[in-house]
Amino acid sequence: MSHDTIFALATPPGRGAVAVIRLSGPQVAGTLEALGAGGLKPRLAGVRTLAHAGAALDQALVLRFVAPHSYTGEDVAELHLHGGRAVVEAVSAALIDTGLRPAEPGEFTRRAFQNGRMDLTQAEAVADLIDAETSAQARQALGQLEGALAQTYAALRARLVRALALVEAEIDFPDEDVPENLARSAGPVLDELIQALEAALGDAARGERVRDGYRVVLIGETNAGKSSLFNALVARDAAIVTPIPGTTRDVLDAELTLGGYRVILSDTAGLRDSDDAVEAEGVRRARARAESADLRLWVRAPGDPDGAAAPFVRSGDLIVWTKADLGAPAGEGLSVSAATGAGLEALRAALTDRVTAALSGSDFPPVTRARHRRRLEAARSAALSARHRLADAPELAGEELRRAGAALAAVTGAVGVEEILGEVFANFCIGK
Ligand SMILES: Nc1nc2c(c(=O)[nH]1)N(C=O)[C@@H](CNc1ccc(C(=O)N[C@@H](CCC(=O)O)C(=O)O)cc1)CN2
Ligand SMILES: Nc1nc2c(ncn2[C@@H]2O[C@H](COP(=O)(O)OP(=O)(O)OP(=O)(O)O)[C@@H](O)[C@H]2O)c(=O)[nH]1
Ligand SMILES: [Mg+2]
Repeated sequence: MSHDTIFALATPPGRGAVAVIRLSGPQVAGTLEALGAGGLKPRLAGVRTLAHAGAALDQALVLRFVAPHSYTGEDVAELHLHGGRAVVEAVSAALIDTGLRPAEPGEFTRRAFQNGRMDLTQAEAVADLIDAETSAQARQALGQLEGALAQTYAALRARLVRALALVEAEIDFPDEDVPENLARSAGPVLDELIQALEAALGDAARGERVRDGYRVVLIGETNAGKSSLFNALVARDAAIVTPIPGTTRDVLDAELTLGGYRVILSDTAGLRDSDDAVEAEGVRRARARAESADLRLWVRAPGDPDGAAAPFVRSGDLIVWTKADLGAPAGEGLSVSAATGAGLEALRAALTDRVTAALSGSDFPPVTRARHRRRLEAARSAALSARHRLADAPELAGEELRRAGAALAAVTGAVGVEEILGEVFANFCIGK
């Protein structure tokens, strides 16, 4: 671990009322002293005129934290400056002159992790909380920061350790009828573990959807009114609308917040066979999106044939009859008019119900990123192999269980850290 002392602007760049520069590392106390902000009691803010090379830089509010009682676990200081570009520039230059270096993205949190202040799921939660734009994203990230995900994986690992202990006991102290004993004692514990892993994977989508967005796609015949409805729902003129069938080609995404959840709404090409290569590619993309979305809105105008979209519609999807101003719906479903706005609020409410039903839950989700899901899948497949080998090859079963344990431990960063660190901290912002 490096002994560099790092600094970064913790507040957004640009002009602001106050700008905070954060410092972390062994040189913090000396640096404060050198800038004229020495002698501060830990965790007690003081106002100091910062100066360097004979020039006053700012009248700042300064805070200092002493290792290990800080965010990073190292000596930390915060310089709360007047938020002008020149002030921040001058103080940054003085810090570099004093021997500090600018922090890499995520480096403060990386140090917090490496100093045992938090596990990897909590470090991820810090990034998620900063990126949160909806209340559900923020709530989930805060739960994760407070250890909800770490607890889930600790419980799974405890189960696994119990199963492994039984398997190893049988290997170390074999009776005359080893296979039967094993199947009797370790089998049920292992079955429970597999069940817990299956349950976690069965509920894996929810947390990822809260974080990344619930994906809703508009599908239907050409000219059904998908793009008009898309524009009406996102309340801006995002998609091209014309009376010409086959107007939309690319998939167009826009974000909405419904019931506090992030929703990604996609407009797509009307589904029809076409000799035009561009349109055919658009239709291929529309179908692919229809397959992978969490919810499909089948957009239909009165008089539309019902052939092309029907194969993609699943139970729970919504049928939306458009152009209500022109004629009555020909079947079951909601009825809207993009032209008059009729029915849009009811559609919005129906969508909100679907999203809320799909994403809300009383338990904290067992997965909030693909990284967690992949490790859970690896743990499940290793645990299943262990189960199959339990009777005839207990040593191999033990090995598979250790593999499963490593997969779970990688989620919190208890093992296999080096290869994961880059992935976890790659998307952090500077100053965190
Ligand atoms: N000004 C400021 N606000 C901030 C942060 C910060 O670094 N600076 N944070 C940064 O993300 C978050 C708060 N997180 C923090 C977590 C732990 C400690 C800390 O000093 N922990 C010590 C003391 C605990 C205590 O006072 O009880 C410790 O755990 O030993 C500081 C901030 C959000 N707000
Ligand atoms: N009267 C009326 N016309 C509508 C309504 N919605 C769409 N239209 C018209 O129907 C035509 C097709 O609308 P679009 O929204 O482009 O239809 P689309 O489903 O996106 O069509 P493609 O992109 O070709 O698949 C346009 O002329 C729209 O103005 C509506 O609610 N009422
Ligand atoms: Mg369109």
